[in-house]
Amino acid sequence: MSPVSSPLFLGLDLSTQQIKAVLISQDAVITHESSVRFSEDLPHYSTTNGAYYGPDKGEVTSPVAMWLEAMDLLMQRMKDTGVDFSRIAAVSGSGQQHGSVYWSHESDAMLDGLDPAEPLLQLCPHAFSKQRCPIWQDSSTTRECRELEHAVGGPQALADLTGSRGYERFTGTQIKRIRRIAPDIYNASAHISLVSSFMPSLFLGKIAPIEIADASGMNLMNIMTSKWNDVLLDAAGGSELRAKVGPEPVLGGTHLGTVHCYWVKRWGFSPECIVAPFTGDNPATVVALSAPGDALLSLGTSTTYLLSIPPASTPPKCFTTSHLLAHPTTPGAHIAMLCYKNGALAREQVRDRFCHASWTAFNQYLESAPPGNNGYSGLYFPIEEIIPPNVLGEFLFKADPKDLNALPERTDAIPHTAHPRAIVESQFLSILSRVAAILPSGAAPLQRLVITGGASANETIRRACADMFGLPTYMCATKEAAAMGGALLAKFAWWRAQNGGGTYEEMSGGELPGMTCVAEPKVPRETYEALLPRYRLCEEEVVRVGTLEGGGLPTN
Ligand SMILES: Nc1ncnc2c1ncn2[C@@H]1O[C@H](COP(=O)(O)OP(=O)(O)OP(=O)(O)O)[C@@H](O)[C@H]1O
Ligand SMILES: O=C(CO)[C@@H](O)[C@H](O)CO
Repeated sequence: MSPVSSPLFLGLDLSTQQIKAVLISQDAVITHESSVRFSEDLPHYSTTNGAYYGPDKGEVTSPVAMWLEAMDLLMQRMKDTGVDFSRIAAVSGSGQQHGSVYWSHESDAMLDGLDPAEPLLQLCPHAFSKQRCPIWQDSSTTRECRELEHAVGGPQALADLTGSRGYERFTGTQIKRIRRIAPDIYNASAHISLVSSFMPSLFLGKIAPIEIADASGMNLMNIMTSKWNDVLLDAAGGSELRAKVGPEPVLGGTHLGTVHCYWVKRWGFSPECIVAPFTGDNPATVVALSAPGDALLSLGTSTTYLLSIPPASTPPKCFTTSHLLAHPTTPGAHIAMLCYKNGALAREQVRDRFCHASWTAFNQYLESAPPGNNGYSGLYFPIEEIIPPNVLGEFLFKADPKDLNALPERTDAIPHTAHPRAIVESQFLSILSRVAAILPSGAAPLQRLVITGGASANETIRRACADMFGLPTYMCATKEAAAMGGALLAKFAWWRAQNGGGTYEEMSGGELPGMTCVAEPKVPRETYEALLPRYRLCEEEVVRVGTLEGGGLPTN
C-alpha cells in the first residue's frame, strides 16, 4: 500500500504552445490546474508559438532547453499556489505526438546524478546530442516517407503494418532523415525518446520506455502486436536503432518506478510517488473523454478527430488517409484518427488579417453568414498540411450560392467578412467528408460530439460544431483533456499497484468526468451534407495546384 494519504494524481501535458498540469483527487475531481506558455513566459527562446520554422524547407523544431525550463517554472508555479507535492501518489501525462528528443552518451549519468540544488536546465546542453527537437509540424522528410514505404512494399503495406502510411512528422521518418543529414548527431545519440517518454525520464532519473499508443505515431511499431518491427527499425536507423528506442513499447498504467530523489529533495514529492508512462496528447484525450458512441474533436494547435475502436475479432482496417493507433490502456483496442496541422494557427491568421485580431469580430462575421457562406469558400494552409497531403497556401473560391452543383471558381479575394465562415466550414467539411470511411464497420451511429482544446472555449465555434456534425456537442469541466487523461493514467498505475493489476474499466467503472451539453444542432443534418460535393470540388482543385504554390509562416 502506498503511504500517501488523500492521494492526488498529477497529469502533465507538454503540447505545442505550452505545458499544462492538472491535479486530480481519487474521485477524479480537479483540484489544481496551471500552465506555462512558451512564447509569453519564456520569450528569450524567440519561438513562434513554441516552435522554430526552418532553416531547412519544412523543418520545424522546439528547443529542448525551453521544455526543461518550462517544467522548472511549472513546478514553481504549482508550489507558489500551495500545491502539497507530498500528496501526489503518481505522475503521468501526455506529450505532443511524434516529437523526438536525442540524448547523448552522457545522459544516463546526468539523469542519475540530477542535483536537487539546480533546476532541470542543468541537463542542457550536455545530456542531449541535438538541442532542437523535431516536432509534429515538421514536413521535411517526404523522401524518407517514400523510402520507408518502399522498404515494406508501399504505402498501403506500411499502413497495414503500422497503422499509418509514411508521414513526414512520424518519428521513424524523422530519425531516418537525421541519420542521413547529420550522421554525427545520430551516432552521438545513445537514446531517442518521444516527447511523451522524455517527460517520465526526467521523473525517473533514467530513460523511460516508449508507450504503445504514442509508439503508433512512429511508423516503426507493428500496430497489431505493439512490438517494434525489425525491418522498419533497420530501414530507419540501421541495426543500432533498436537499442536507441529502448525496450518494447509498454501499456499505459505500467508502474515504471518511483520518482528520483531529485523530486523528493527539490519539490517535496513522496519517495513512493509512482511514475507511469506518458502517452500522446490525442490518446490521452481519448482516455479522459471517450465513451462508446462518442466522436472526439480536439481543437488545439492541431485539429484532430478521434474515434475509439473496442477490441474486435476482426482487426480494424488501416487506410492511407487516416491513422490507426494502439489504445493506451486496453489491449487489442485502437483509436482511429484524422489530424490537421492548420487548425488554431490558421484560424488565428484569419482573425488577425480580417477581424481586427478579435475573436468577437471573428464570431460576428461567422454568425452573420448563412450555411454555405453565400457561395464563398476558402481553404487555408499556412503550413504544409497532412490532409490533403502537402498542400500549402490559401485558396479562395466563388460559386453560385443557389446551385450546389455549380463548379466553384478560383478567385483572388472574397469579402473580408466571409473569411471566418469560409475557414470554419472548410476545416469541418474536410472532416465530415471523411468520417464515414473511418467509422468501424457495423458501428452504431454516433450519439454525441465531445470537444476539447483551446478553441472549444469559443461559443460560436461550439455551435458550428453541433450544426455541422449534426450532433449534440459536449464539453468536460476542463478544456485540458490531455492533461486530465494523463492524471487518470497516473491514477490507473497507482490503482493497479494497490490491487495487484486490473483493467482501466475496472478502475473507472465506465465513469467519465462530468460533461455538459454546450450546443444542440440547430439546422437539419442535410444542410451541411449538401455542401460536401462543392467542398470536394474545391479540395480537388487545391490538391491539383496546392503543392506548387507558396505560403507559410515566417522562418526564424
Ligand atoms: N476564444 C477562442 N476562440 C478561438 N480559438 C481560441 C480561443 N481561445 C483559444 N483559442 C485557440 O486555442 C489555441 C491553443 O489551443 P490549446 O491550448 O489546446 O493548444 P496546445 O495544447 O498547445 O495544442 P496541441 O494540443 O495541438 O499541441 C490557440 O492557438 C488559439 O487559437
Ligand atoms: O500530429 C498530431 C497527431 O498526429 C498532433 O495532434 C500532435 O499530437 C500535436 O498536438
